[in-house]
Amino acid sequence: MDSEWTTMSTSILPPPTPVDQEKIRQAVAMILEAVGEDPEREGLKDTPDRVARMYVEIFSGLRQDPREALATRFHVDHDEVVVVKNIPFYSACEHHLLPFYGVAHVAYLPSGGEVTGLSKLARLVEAYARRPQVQERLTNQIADTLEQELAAQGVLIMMEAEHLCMTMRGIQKPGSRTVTVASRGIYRDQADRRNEVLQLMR
Ligand SMILES: Nc1nc2c(ncn2[C@@H]2O[C@H](COP(=O)(O)OP(=O)(O)OP(=O)(O)O)[C@@H](O)[C@H]2O)c(=O)[nH]1
Ligand SMILES: [Zn+2]
Repeated sequence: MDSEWTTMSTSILPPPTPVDQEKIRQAVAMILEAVGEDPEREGLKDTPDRVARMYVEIFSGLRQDPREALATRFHVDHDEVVVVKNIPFYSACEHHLLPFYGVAHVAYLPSGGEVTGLSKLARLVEAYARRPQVQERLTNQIADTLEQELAAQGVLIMMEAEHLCMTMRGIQKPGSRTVTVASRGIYRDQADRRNEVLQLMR
């Protein structure tokens, strides 16, 4: 594990092995049995395989290096903030493996006019969201990678999400939204600059 690219004990680098779909199939059949279902019945017999393929998809970020999302860079005469708002994302809470989903607002202040493609900011969000996550870490990982890869003068990330583990089970508070913010550089150090960007995000 490369510690420079580790935030809160999780590596951003891809694991060396592919997803073990056979293991997932066996585990899902066992869960179905354990809750008193018949994994062989017509409606369920293909479910372990479907779930295995689904996990490959929703955890595909584990097999990506998020830095690659920002490989496209070019120069434009622009020395003000760039904000992409309302990027939808879907992630999975690492405590319950239930979805949390919402929108990300991504802002950065380019350094020396070096920018990346707008779609690449959404790709960066995807690469970190499609993993078992907590919202705080997700927000911080996006901020750190953007700051480091683009040598941005400032980065501000805001994420708003609904956590199904809080709405469909447990405390059951539908409509509750969790908002997390991560700021770097100038947006961490200068409150007035941060507030300008927060205004743009609202
Ligand atoms: N900080 C943070 N907490 C989260 C996130 N997703 C889920 N959680 C919380 O993780 C906690 C896990 O608490 P535990 O007491 O270990 O698990 P639990 O008994 O299922 O908890 P309840 O959800 O309260 O029933 C819960 O409070 C969840 O709301 C997240 O992204 N960030
Ligand atoms: Zn949860």
